[in-house]
Amino acid sequence: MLVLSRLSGRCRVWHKIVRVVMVSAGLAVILIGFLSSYPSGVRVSQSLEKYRGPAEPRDPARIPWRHNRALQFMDVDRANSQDSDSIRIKTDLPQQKSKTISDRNLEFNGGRPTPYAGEIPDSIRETKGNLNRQDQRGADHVIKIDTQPMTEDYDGSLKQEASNYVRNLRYTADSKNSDVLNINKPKANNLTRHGKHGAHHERAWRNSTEKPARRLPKVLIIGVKKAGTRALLEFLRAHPSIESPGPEPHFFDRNYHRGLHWYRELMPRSQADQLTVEKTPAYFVSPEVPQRVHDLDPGMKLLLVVRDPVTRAISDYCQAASKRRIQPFEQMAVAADDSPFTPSDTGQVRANWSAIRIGLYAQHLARWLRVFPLGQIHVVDGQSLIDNPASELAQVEQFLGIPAFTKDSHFRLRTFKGKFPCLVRSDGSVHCLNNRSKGREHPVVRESVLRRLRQFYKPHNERFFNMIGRTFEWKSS
Ligand SMILES: Nc1ncnc2c1ncn2[C@@H]1O[C@H](COP(=O)(O)OS(=O)(=O)O)[C@@H](OP(=O)(O)O)[C@H]1O
Repeated sequence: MLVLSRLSGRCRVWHKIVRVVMVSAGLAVILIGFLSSYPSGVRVSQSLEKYRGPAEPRDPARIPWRHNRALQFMDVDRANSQDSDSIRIKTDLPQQKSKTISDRNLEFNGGRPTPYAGEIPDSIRETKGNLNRQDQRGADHVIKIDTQPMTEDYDGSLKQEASNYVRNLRYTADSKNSDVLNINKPKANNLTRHGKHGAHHERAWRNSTEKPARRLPKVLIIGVKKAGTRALLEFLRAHPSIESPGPEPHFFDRNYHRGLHWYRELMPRSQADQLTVEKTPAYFVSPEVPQRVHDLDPGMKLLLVVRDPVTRAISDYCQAASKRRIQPFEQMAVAADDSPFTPSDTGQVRANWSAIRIGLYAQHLARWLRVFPLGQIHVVDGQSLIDNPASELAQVEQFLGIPAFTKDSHFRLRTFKGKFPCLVRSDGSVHCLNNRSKGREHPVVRESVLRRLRQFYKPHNERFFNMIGRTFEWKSS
Protein backbone atom coordinates (compact mmCIF):
# COMPACT_ATOMS: atom_id res chain seq x y z
CA MET A 1 0.00 0.00 0.00
CA LEU A 2 2.80 2.36 1.04
CA VAL A 3 4.71 1.67 -2.23
CA LEU A 4 1.55 2.25 -4.31
CA SER A 5 0.70 5.59 -2.66
CA ARG A 6 4.33 6.85 -3.15
CA LEU A 7 4.22 5.80 -6.79
CA SER A 8 0.90 7.63 -7.42
CA GLY A 9 2.29 10.79 -5.67
CA ARG A 10 5.32 10.79 -8.06
CA CYS A 11 2.98 10.29 -11.05
CA ARG A 12 1.02 13.44 -10.10
CA VAL A 13 4.27 15.46 -9.97
CA TRP A 14 5.40 14.08 -13.35
CA HIS A 15 1.98 14.73 -14.78
CA LYS A 16 2.19 18.37 -13.72
CA ILE A 17 5.71 18.78 -15.18
CA VAL A 18 4.64 17.28 -18.51
CA ARG A 19 1.60 19.62 -18.67
CA VAL A 20 3.70 22.73 -18.01
CA VAL A 21 6.26 21.69 -20.66
CA MET A 22 3.53 21.04 -23.26
CA VAL A 23 1.75 24.33 -22.65
CA SER A 24 5.04 26.27 -22.87
CA ALA A 25 5.98 24.48 -26.11
CA GLY A 26 2.56 25.29 -27.58
CA LEU A 27 2.91 28.97 -26.70
CA ALA A 28 6.40 29.07 -28.19
CA VAL A 29 5.17 27.53 -31.47
CA ILE A 30 2.34 30.10 -31.70
CA LEU A 31 4.73 32.97 -30.98
CA ILE A 32 7.30 31.83 -33.56
CA GLY A 33 4.56 31.34 -36.12
CA PHE A 34 3.23 34.84 -35.52
CA LEU A 35 6.65 36.49 -35.71
CA SER A 36 7.67 34.71 -38.88
CA SER A 37 4.42 35.60 -40.66
CA TYR A 38 4.70 39.29 -39.81
CA PRO A 39 6.08 41.28 -42.76
CA SER A 40 9.59 42.30 -41.88
CA GLY A 41 10.43 45.96 -42.05
CA VAL A 42 6.86 47.14 -42.51
CA ARG A 43 6.23 50.33 -40.65
CA VAL A 44 2.59 51.19 -40.86
CA SER A 45 1.27 53.67 -38.37
CA GLN A 46 -1.92 53.05 -36.45
CA SER A 47 -3.69 55.80 -38.35
CA LEU A 48 -2.86 54.23 -41.66
CA GLU A 49 -3.70 50.79 -40.42
CA LYS A 50 -7.34 51.61 -40.05
CA TYR A 51 -7.61 52.26 -43.77
CA ARG A 52 -6.44 48.80 -44.60
CA GLY A 53 -9.02 46.45 -45.86
CA PRO A 54 -9.15 42.79 -45.00
CA ALA A 55 -5.97 40.87 -45.78
CA GLU A 56 -5.51 40.37 -49.48
CA PRO A 57 -5.58 36.76 -50.64
CA ARG A 58 -2.09 35.70 -51.59
CA ASP A 59 -1.42 35.56 -55.26
CA PRO A 60 1.48 33.23 -56.04
CA ALA A 61 2.17 35.15 -59.23
CA ARG A 62 3.08 38.18 -57.20
CA ILE A 63 5.96 38.93 -54.90
CA PRO A 64 5.05 37.31 -51.57
CA TRP A 65 3.26 39.60 -49.17
CA ARG A 66 5.96 39.30 -46.54
CA HIS A 67 8.45 40.87 -48.96
CA ASN A 68 6.25 43.82 -49.63
CA ARG A 69 7.31 47.04 -48.06
CA ALA A 70 3.76 48.10 -48.41
CA LEU A 71 2.82 51.49 -47.17
CA GLN A 72 -0.39 53.14 -48.03
CA PHE A 73 0.00 56.81 -48.42
CA MET A 74 -2.64 59.27 -47.58
CA ASP A 75 -1.46 62.58 -48.82
CA VAL A 76 -1.42 62.43 -52.53
CA ASP A 77 -2.47 65.71 -53.99
CA ARG A 78 -5.91 64.40 -54.74
CA ALA A 79 -7.21 67.62 -56.19
CA ASN A 80 -4.70 67.20 -58.95
CA SER A 81 -6.00 63.85 -59.89
CA GLN A 82 -9.45 64.98 -60.85
CA ASP A 83 -8.82 66.72 -64.06
CA SER A 84 -5.51 65.56 -65.25
CA ASP A 85 -4.21 62.08 -65.33
CA SER A 86 -1.10 62.72 -63.34
CA ILE A 87 -0.55 62.89 -59.65
CA ARG A 88 2.49 64.37 -58.02
CA ILE A 89 4.00 62.64 -55.07
CA LYS A 90 7.16 63.08 -53.08
CA THR A 91 9.25 60.06 -52.19
CA ASP A 92 11.45 59.70 -49.18
CA LEU A 93 13.64 56.94 -50.46
CA PRO A 94 17.27 57.23 -49.33
CA GLN A 95 19.60 57.98 -52.21
CA GLN A 96 21.67 54.83 -51.81
CA LYS A 97 18.53 52.75 -52.08
CA SER A 98 17.46 54.54 -55.19
CA LYS A 99 15.76 52.37 -57.73
CA THR A 100 13.61 52.74 -60.71
CA ILE A 101 9.99 52.36 -59.83
CA SER A 102 7.93 51.03 -62.63
CA ASP A 103 4.51 49.60 -63.01
CA ARG A 104 6.06 46.24 -62.20
CA ASN A 105 6.44 47.10 -58.56
CA LEU A 106 3.92 49.88 -58.14
CA GLU A 107 0.42 48.64 -58.17
CA PHE A 108 -2.99 49.85 -57.30
CA ASN A 109 -4.60 48.27 -54.38
CA GLY A 110 -7.63 47.11 -56.30
CA GLY A 111 -10.68 45.68 -54.71
CA ARG A 112 -10.04 46.73 -51.15
CA PRO A 113 -12.59 48.76 -49.30
CA THR A 114 -11.59 52.40 -49.38
CA PRO A 115 -12.48 54.95 -46.76
CA TYR A 116 -14.87 56.79 -49.00
CA ALA A 117 -15.97 54.94 -52.02
CA GLY A 118 -16.39 51.31 -51.17
CA GLU A 119 -15.62 48.97 -54.00
CA ILE A 120 -13.38 50.03 -56.83
CA PRO A 121 -15.18 49.67 -60.14
CA ASP A 122 -13.97 46.78 -62.27
CA SER A 123 -13.15 49.11 -65.09
CA ILE A 124 -10.26 50.70 -63.24
CA ARG A 125 -9.20 47.82 -61.07
CA GLU A 126 -6.37 46.86 -63.36
CA THR A 127 -5.03 50.34 -63.94
CA LYS A 128 -1.32 50.62 -63.40
CA GLY A 129 0.66 53.48 -62.00
CA ASN A 130 3.99 54.53 -63.32
CA LEU A 131 6.71 56.76 -62.02
CA ASN A 132 8.27 58.42 -64.98
CA ARG A 133 11.68 59.25 -63.59
CA GLN A 134 14.59 57.55 -61.93
CA ASP A 135 13.93 57.67 -58.24
CA GLN A 136 15.96 60.07 -56.12
CA ARG A 137 15.58 61.15 -52.57
CA GLY A 138 12.98 63.87 -52.37
CA ALA A 139 12.31 63.78 -56.07
CA ASP A 140 9.03 65.14 -57.26
CA HIS A 141 7.50 62.26 -59.13
CA VAL A 142 4.61 62.09 -61.42
CA ILE A 143 2.54 58.95 -61.44
CA LYS A 144 0.78 58.57 -64.72
CA ILE A 145 -2.59 57.00 -64.45
CA ASP A 146 -4.68 55.86 -67.30
CA THR A 147 -7.88 57.75 -66.62
CA GLN A 148 -9.66 56.58 -69.73
CA PRO A 149 -11.85 54.05 -67.96
CA MET A 150 -12.62 56.65 -65.33
CA THR A 151 -14.26 59.09 -67.65
CA GLU A 152 -17.27 56.90 -68.29
CA ASP A 153 -19.40 58.57 -65.70
CA TYR A 154 -20.02 62.26 -65.39
CA ASP A 155 -17.80 64.31 -63.15
CA GLY A 156 -17.65 63.39 -59.56
CA SER A 157 -18.43 59.83 -58.76
CA LEU A 158 -15.99 57.79 -60.80
CA LYS A 159 -13.26 60.37 -60.59
CA GLN A 160 -13.70 60.42 -56.86
CA GLU A 161 -13.33 56.70 -56.74
CA ALA A 162 -10.27 57.00 -58.88
CA SER A 163 -8.64 59.35 -56.45
CA ASN A 164 -9.53 57.14 -53.52
CA TYR A 165 -7.99 54.36 -55.46
CA VAL A 166 -4.81 56.30 -55.71
CA ARG A 167 -4.86 56.87 -51.96
CA ASN A 168 -4.42 53.17 -51.61
CA LEU A 169 -1.53 52.84 -53.97
CA ARG A 170 1.05 50.38 -52.69
CA TYR A 171 4.68 50.28 -53.34
CA THR A 172 6.11 46.81 -53.50
CA ALA A 173 9.83 46.65 -52.94
CA ASP A 174 11.54 43.85 -54.84
CA SER A 175 14.28 43.28 -52.31
CA LYS A 176 13.93 42.03 -48.77
CA ASN A 177 16.46 44.50 -47.46
CA SER A 178 15.31 47.72 -49.00
CA ASP A 179 13.89 50.47 -46.88
CA VAL A 180 10.29 51.30 -46.40
CA LEU A 181 9.22 53.76 -49.03
CA ASN A 182 7.40 56.65 -47.46
CA ILE A 183 5.31 58.53 -49.90
CA ASN A 184 4.05 61.81 -48.60
CA LYS A 185 2.45 64.89 -49.97
CA PRO A 186 5.10 67.34 -51.11
CA LYS A 187 5.81 70.14 -48.70
CA ALA A 188 3.82 73.21 -49.56
CA ASN A 189 6.76 75.32 -50.65
CA ASN A 190 7.86 72.69 -53.13
CA LEU A 191 4.42 72.15 -54.44
CA THR A 192 4.01 72.60 -58.11
CA ARG A 193 0.43 72.29 -59.07
CA HIS A 194 -1.28 71.57 -62.29
CA GLY A 195 -4.30 73.68 -62.86
CA LYS A 196 -2.97 76.74 -61.09
CA HIS A 197 -1.62 79.72 -62.90
CA GLY A 198 1.84 78.61 -61.92
CA ALA A 199 4.30 81.03 -60.38
CA HIS A 200 1.71 83.29 -58.83
CA HIS A 201 0.16 80.45 -56.93
CA GLU A 202 3.44 78.95 -55.77
CA ARG A 203 4.41 82.36 -54.42
CA ALA A 204 1.33 82.34 -52.24
CA TRP A 205 2.50 79.11 -50.65
CA ARG A 206 6.14 80.11 -50.36
CA ASN A 207 5.55 83.46 -48.68
CA SER A 208 3.43 81.99 -45.99
CA THR A 209 5.05 80.84 -42.78
CA GLU A 210 1.98 78.98 -41.59
CA LYS A 211 1.63 75.27 -41.99
CA PRO A 212 -0.92 74.27 -44.60
CA ALA A 213 -3.86 72.38 -43.13
CA ARG A 214 -7.06 70.79 -44.31
CA ARG A 215 -9.77 73.35 -43.76
CA LEU A 216 -13.50 73.12 -44.08
CA PRO A 217 -14.99 75.04 -47.00
CA LYS A 218 -15.90 78.68 -46.63
CA VAL A 219 -17.57 78.68 -50.01
CA LEU A 220 -19.99 76.21 -51.60
CA ILE A 221 -21.07 75.95 -55.21
CA ILE A 222 -24.55 74.69 -54.40
CA GLY A 223 -25.90 74.27 -57.93
CA VAL A 224 -27.61 74.26 -60.25
CA LYS A 225 -26.89 70.86 -61.73
CA LYS A 226 -25.98 71.09 -65.46
CA ALA A 227 -25.73 74.87 -65.36
CA GLY A 228 -21.91 75.10 -65.52
CA THR A 229 -20.89 74.29 -61.95
CA ARG A 230 -17.84 72.28 -63.02
CA ALA A 231 -16.61 75.07 -65.28
CA LEU A 232 -17.01 77.55 -62.44
CA LEU A 233 -15.02 75.39 -60.04
CA GLU A 234 -12.28 74.69 -62.56
CA PHE A 235 -11.88 78.35 -63.39
CA LEU A 236 -12.03 79.40 -59.76
CA ARG A 237 -9.47 76.93 -58.50
CA ALA A 238 -6.91 78.49 -60.81
CA HIS A 239 -7.00 81.45 -58.43
CA PRO A 240 -4.09 81.53 -55.94
CA SER A 241 -6.46 82.19 -53.04
CA ILE A 242 -8.63 79.17 -53.77
CA GLU A 243 -8.22 75.51 -52.97
CA SER A 244 -10.80 72.86 -53.70
CA PRO A 245 -11.36 69.14 -53.79
CA GLY A 246 -12.04 67.97 -57.33
CA PRO A 247 -14.87 65.49 -56.70
CA GLU A 248 -18.28 66.36 -55.34
CA PRO A 249 -18.25 65.52 -51.60
CA HIS A 250 -22.07 65.36 -51.23
CA PHE A 251 -21.47 65.94 -47.54
CA PHE A 252 -24.55 67.93 -46.60
CA ASP A 253 -26.91 65.60 -48.44
CA ARG A 254 -25.92 61.96 -48.64
CA ASN A 255 -22.75 61.82 -46.53
CA TYR A 256 -23.81 63.92 -43.56
CA HIS A 257 -23.78 60.91 -41.25
CA ARG A 258 -20.05 60.46 -41.88
CA GLY A 259 -19.26 63.50 -39.81
CA LEU A 260 -17.05 66.53 -40.07
CA HIS A 261 -13.81 64.63 -39.75
CA TRP A 262 -14.65 62.73 -42.91
CA TYR A 263 -15.57 65.95 -44.67
CA ARG A 264 -12.40 67.75 -43.62
CA GLU A 265 -10.25 64.84 -44.77
CA LEU A 266 -11.61 65.33 -48.28
CA MET A 267 -10.33 68.88 -48.38
CA PRO A 268 -6.94 69.76 -49.82
CA ARG A 269 -4.40 71.51 -47.62
CA SER A 270 -4.57 75.26 -47.69
CA GLN A 271 -3.14 78.31 -45.98
CA ALA A 272 -5.19 80.29 -43.50
CA ASP A 273 -5.66 83.13 -45.97
CA GLN A 274 -6.93 80.85 -48.71
CA LEU A 275 -10.53 79.81 -49.23
CA THR A 276 -11.59 76.22 -49.68
CA VAL A 277 -14.44 75.79 -52.14
CA GLU A 278 -16.39 72.64 -52.87
CA LYS A 279 -19.14 72.02 -55.37
CA THR A 280 -22.07 69.67 -55.03
CA PRO A 281 -24.96 70.78 -57.25
CA ALA A 282 -27.39 68.47 -55.46
CA TYR A 283 -27.24 70.77 -52.43
CA PHE A 284 -29.48 73.34 -54.11
CA VAL A 285 -32.45 70.99 -54.35
CA SER A 286 -32.02 68.97 -51.16
CA PRO A 287 -34.43 70.31 -48.51
CA GLU A 288 -32.30 69.44 -45.48
CA VAL A 289 -29.12 71.04 -46.78
CA PRO A 290 -29.56 74.81 -46.13
CA GLN A 291 -30.03 74.33 -42.39
CA ARG A 292 -27.13 71.89 -42.17
CA VAL A 293 -24.84 74.32 -43.96
CA HIS A 294 -25.96 77.10 -41.66
CA ASP A 295 -25.36 74.92 -38.61
CA LEU A 296 -21.78 74.40 -39.73
CA ASP A 297 -21.04 77.96 -40.75
CA PRO A 298 -23.65 80.74 -40.77
CA GLY A 299 -21.14 82.86 -42.72
CA MET A 300 -20.79 80.33 -45.57
CA LYS A 301 -20.69 82.01 -48.99
CA LEU A 302 -22.85 80.34 -51.59
CA LEU A 303 -22.43 80.33 -55.36
CA LEU A 304 -25.36 79.42 -57.57
CA VAL A 305 -24.87 78.98 -61.32
CA VAL A 306 -28.09 79.24 -63.30
CA ARG A 307 -29.03 78.43 -66.86
CA ASP A 308 -32.27 78.59 -68.85
CA PRO A 309 -34.24 75.83 -67.09
CA VAL A 310 -35.49 74.41 -70.39
CA THR A 311 -31.96 73.91 -71.77
CA ARG A 312 -30.87 72.72 -68.34
CA ALA A 313 -33.61 70.05 -68.40
CA ILE A 314 -32.45 68.86 -71.82
CA SER A 315 -28.86 68.74 -70.59
CA ASP A 316 -29.95 66.75 -67.54
CA TYR A 317 -31.87 64.38 -69.83
CA CYS A 318 -28.74 63.88 -71.98
CA GLN A 319 -26.78 62.87 -68.91
CA ALA A 320 -29.43 60.36 -67.86
CA ALA A 321 -29.72 59.02 -71.41
CA SER A 322 -25.96 58.53 -71.57
CA LYS A 323 -26.25 56.04 -68.71
CA ARG A 324 -29.39 54.09 -69.53
CA ARG A 325 -32.04 53.72 -72.20
CA ILE A 326 -34.86 56.15 -71.59
CA GLN A 327 -37.75 57.51 -73.60
CA PRO A 328 -37.25 60.54 -75.84
CA PHE A 329 -37.06 63.87 -74.03
CA GLU A 330 -40.41 65.07 -75.34
CA GLN A 331 -42.26 62.13 -73.82
CA MET A 332 -40.41 62.42 -70.56
CA ALA A 333 -41.10 66.14 -70.24
CA VAL A 334 -44.67 66.59 -71.38
CA ALA A 335 -47.64 64.26 -70.96
CA ALA A 336 -49.78 64.14 -74.08
CA ASP A 337 -53.44 65.15 -73.95
CA ASP A 338 -54.89 62.26 -75.85
CA SER A 339 -52.16 59.74 -76.52
CA PRO A 340 -49.12 58.95 -74.41
CA PHE A 341 -47.05 58.90 -77.60
CA THR A 342 -47.87 62.36 -78.93
CA PRO A 343 -46.73 65.04 -76.58
CA SER A 344 -48.18 68.37 -77.52
CA ASP A 345 -47.89 71.99 -76.62
CA THR A 346 -51.01 71.72 -74.48
CA GLY A 347 -50.07 68.64 -72.47
CA GLN A 348 -49.20 68.61 -68.79
CA VAL A 349 -45.55 69.23 -68.04
CA ARG A 350 -44.29 66.43 -65.87
CA ALA A 351 -43.18 68.62 -63.00
CA ASN A 352 -42.32 65.62 -60.89
CA TRP A 353 -39.62 64.47 -63.24
CA SER A 354 -36.37 65.57 -61.60
CA ALA A 355 -35.04 67.14 -64.81
CA ILE A 356 -38.04 69.49 -64.77
CA ARG A 357 -38.28 69.93 -61.00
CA ILE A 358 -34.67 71.07 -60.57
CA GLY A 359 -35.46 74.02 -62.88
CA LEU A 360 -38.00 75.46 -60.42
CA TYR A 361 -35.30 77.77 -59.12
CA ALA A 362 -37.59 80.00 -57.04
CA GLN A 363 -38.91 77.04 -55.08
CA HIS A 364 -35.46 75.80 -54.16
CA LEU A 365 -34.01 79.23 -53.51
CA ALA A 366 -36.86 80.03 -51.11
CA ARG A 367 -35.58 77.31 -48.79
CA TRP A 368 -32.09 78.80 -48.78
CA LEU A 369 -33.42 82.29 -48.16
CA ARG A 370 -35.21 81.06 -45.05
CA VAL A 371 -31.76 80.42 -43.60
CA PHE A 372 -29.26 82.66 -45.41
CA PRO A 373 -29.53 86.33 -46.39
CA LEU A 374 -29.50 87.02 -50.13
CA GLY A 375 -26.20 88.88 -49.64
CA GLN A 376 -24.50 85.55 -48.97
CA ILE A 377 -25.65 84.03 -52.24
CA HIS A 378 -24.03 85.05 -55.51
CA VAL A 379 -25.81 84.05 -58.70
CA VAL A 380 -23.56 83.23 -61.66
CA ASP A 381 -24.92 83.45 -65.19
CA GLY A 382 -24.10 80.08 -66.75
CA GLN A 383 -24.36 81.46 -70.30
CA SER A 384 -22.03 84.34 -69.50
CA LEU A 385 -19.60 81.85 -67.96
CA ILE A 386 -19.33 80.39 -71.47
CA ASP A 387 -19.31 83.66 -73.45
CA ASN A 388 -17.34 85.87 -71.09
CA PRO A 389 -15.74 83.78 -68.36
CA ALA A 390 -13.20 86.38 -67.17
CA SER A 391 -15.89 88.94 -66.43
CA GLU A 392 -18.08 86.37 -64.65
CA LEU A 393 -15.08 85.24 -62.58
CA ALA A 394 -14.24 88.86 -61.71
CA GLN A 395 -17.69 89.20 -60.14
CA VAL A 396 -17.18 86.01 -58.18
CA GLU A 397 -13.77 87.22 -56.95
CA GLN A 398 -15.37 90.44 -55.78
CA PHE A 399 -18.15 88.58 -53.97
CA LEU A 400 -15.63 86.31 -52.24
CA GLY A 401 -13.40 89.24 -51.31
CA ILE A 402 -10.29 87.74 -52.92
CA PRO A 403 -7.80 89.70 -55.05
CA ALA A 404 -8.74 90.27 -58.68
CA PHE A 405 -6.80 87.66 -60.60
CA THR A 406 -8.64 86.16 -63.55
CA LYS A 407 -7.98 87.79 -66.92
CA ASP A 408 -9.23 87.29 -70.46
CA SER A 409 -5.83 85.83 -71.31
CA HIS A 410 -6.54 82.90 -68.96
CA PHE A 411 -9.14 81.57 -71.38
CA ARG A 412 -9.30 80.35 -74.90
CA LEU A 413 -12.87 80.85 -76.01
CA ARG A 414 -14.88 78.48 -78.22
CA THR A 415 -12.10 75.88 -78.03
CA PHE A 416 -13.89 72.94 -76.45
CA LYS A 417 -16.33 71.42 -78.97
CA GLY A 418 -16.21 74.74 -80.81
CA LYS A 419 -18.41 76.30 -78.13
CA PHE A 420 -16.88 76.36 -74.69
CA PRO A 421 -13.90 78.15 -73.18
CA CYS A 422 -10.86 76.27 -71.92
CA LEU A 423 -8.38 77.39 -69.29
CA VAL A 424 -4.88 78.39 -70.36
CA ARG A 425 -2.28 77.36 -67.80
CA SER A 426 0.91 79.21 -67.00
CA ASP A 427 2.94 76.74 -69.04
CA GLY A 428 0.72 77.48 -72.03
CA SER A 429 -1.12 74.16 -71.89
CA VAL A 430 -4.84 74.31 -72.40
CA HIS A 431 -7.21 72.63 -69.97
CA CYS A 432 -10.70 71.82 -71.16
CA LEU A 433 -13.48 70.07 -69.28
CA ASN A 434 -14.26 66.37 -69.53
CA ASN A 435 -14.82 65.54 -73.15
CA ARG A 436 -17.48 62.89 -72.58
CA SER A 437 -19.56 64.43 -69.84
CA LYS A 438 -19.62 68.08 -70.93
CA GLY A 439 -21.05 69.60 -74.05
CA ARG A 440 -23.06 66.53 -75.02
CA GLU A 441 -25.09 66.89 -78.15
CA HIS A 442 -28.67 67.82 -77.24
CA PRO A 443 -31.57 66.13 -79.03
CA VAL A 444 -33.75 68.16 -81.36
CA VAL A 445 -36.92 69.07 -79.45
CA ARG A 446 -40.01 70.24 -81.32
CA GLU A 447 -40.75 73.93 -81.04
CA SER A 448 -44.25 73.20 -79.68
CA VAL A 449 -42.78 71.24 -76.76
CA LEU A 450 -40.17 73.91 -76.09
CA ARG A 451 -42.93 76.53 -76.06
CA ARG A 452 -44.95 74.45 -73.62
CA LEU A 453 -41.96 74.16 -71.30
CA ARG A 454 -41.20 77.86 -71.50
CA GLN A 455 -44.83 78.66 -70.59
CA PHE A 456 -44.55 76.31 -67.67
CA TYR A 457 -41.36 77.89 -66.34
CA LYS A 458 -42.40 81.51 -67.00
CA PRO A 459 -44.08 82.28 -63.63
CA HIS A 460 -41.39 80.38 -61.75
CA ASN A 461 -38.64 82.30 -63.52
CA GLU A 462 -40.32 85.61 -62.79
CA ARG A 463 -40.60 84.72 -59.14
CA PHE A 464 -36.94 83.78 -59.15
CA PHE A 465 -35.94 87.06 -60.82
CA ASN A 466 -37.91 88.99 -58.18
CA MET A 467 -36.20 87.11 -55.41
CA ILE A 468 -32.69 87.85 -56.64
CA GLY A 469 -33.43 91.32 -58.06
CA ARG A 470 -32.00 90.44 -61.46
CA THR A 471 -33.29 89.04 -64.75
CA PHE A 472 -31.88 86.67 -67.34
CA GLU A 473 -32.61 86.45 -71.03
CA TRP A 474 -34.37 83.13 -70.96
CA LYS A 475 -37.07 82.96 -73.57
CA SER A 476 -40.48 82.79 -71.99
CA SER A 477 -42.65 82.01 -75.02
N1 LIG B 1 -16.07 75.77 -70.28
C1 LIG B 1 -17.01 74.84 -70.36
N2 LIG B 1 -16.75 73.64 -70.89
C2 LIG B 1 -17.71 72.71 -70.97
N3 LIG B 1 -18.98 72.88 -70.56
C3 LIG B 1 -19.29 74.08 -70.04
C4 LIG B 1 -18.34 75.09 -69.91
N4 LIG B 1 -18.94 76.15 -69.37
C5 LIG B 1 -20.19 75.82 -69.15
N5 LIG B 1 -20.42 74.58 -69.55
C6 LIG B 1 -21.71 73.92 -69.46
O1 LIG B 1 -21.68 73.13 -68.28
C7 LIG B 1 -22.72 72.19 -68.45
C8 LIG B 1 -22.58 71.11 -67.42
O2 LIG B 1 -22.91 71.71 -66.18
P1 LIG B 1 -22.33 71.22 -64.81
O3 LIG B 1 -20.84 71.26 -64.84
O4 LIG B 1 -22.98 72.02 -63.76
O5 LIG B 1 -22.82 69.72 -64.78
S1 LIG B 1 -22.85 68.75 -63.51
O6 LIG B 1 -24.05 69.11 -62.74
O7 LIG B 1 -21.63 68.91 -62.76
O8 LIG B 1 -22.99 67.42 -64.11
C9 LIG B 1 -22.57 71.73 -69.88
O9 LIG B 1 -23.82 71.33 -70.32
P2 LIG B 1 -24.04 70.46 -71.64
O10 LIG B 1 -23.54 71.32 -72.78
O11 LIG B 1 -25.48 70.22 -71.71
O12 LIG B 1 -23.22 69.21 -71.47
C10 LIG B 1 -22.07 72.99 -70.59
O13 LIG B 1 -23.10 73.61 -71.31
